[in-house]
Amino acid sequence: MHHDSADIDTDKRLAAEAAVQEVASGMLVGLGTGSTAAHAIRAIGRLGLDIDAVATSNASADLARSVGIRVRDFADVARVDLTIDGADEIDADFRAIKGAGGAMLREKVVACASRRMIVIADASKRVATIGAAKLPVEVLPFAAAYVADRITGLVRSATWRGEYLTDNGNRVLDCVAGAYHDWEALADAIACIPGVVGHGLFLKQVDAAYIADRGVVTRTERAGLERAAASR
Ligand SMILES: O=C(CO)[C@H](O)[C@H](O)COP(=O)(O)O
Repeated sequence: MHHDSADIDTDKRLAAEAAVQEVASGMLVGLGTGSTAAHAIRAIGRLGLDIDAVATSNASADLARSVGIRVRDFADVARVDLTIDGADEIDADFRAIKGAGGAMLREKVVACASRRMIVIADASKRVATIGAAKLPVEVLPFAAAYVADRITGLVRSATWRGEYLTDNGNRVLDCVAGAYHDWEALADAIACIPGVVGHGLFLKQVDAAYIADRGVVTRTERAGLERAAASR
């Protein structure tokens, strides 16, 4: 059956609306970045709860404030209760690739600071094994040529995202890893190149996923629990 972009956007919204049911008054909530996370931010705004939030991008901070959410400066925050964010790919072992929107470094920091991190997505993001999506690496501009040369030995391809700069003022190398056998080793090898400030491999941070497939949202937990959370 034909599944067009309007249906995909509906699925993004349904996954977001199911996940925000976990938000409760008094929480400090981490807000993700991208079109799916934007649905969650608008849905949290509609809940009208008494919460504080931190944002993973300037765009998400602006959107959150525009829907009435109190946004704190993450520089003053050490721990977050719950973060809800999108992903470019997620597999059955809760490994994810993030960063098509360029926010992967702040997303990683906020995810690591969070007691619980939920990925929300339409079913096109669910994959048997990660690696086909662009794996973005955030690079200190000073180290651009050096990092590109080192990364080339680790991945199939690495292409600069044009003149694009992240919210942190850094450049992005979009890499293709392909079917990799040891993601932990790749993540470590990328992270320890001097001049790399972040990358979009999220191997341990995701606790749960809400995935919407043609109107049906399924929640899966890293612990293995699964149930249908909502339906259209
Ligand atoms: O990691 C991200 C931004 O850095 C996004 O969460 C990811 O790219 C998914 O975006 P979308 O919900 O628009 O498909």
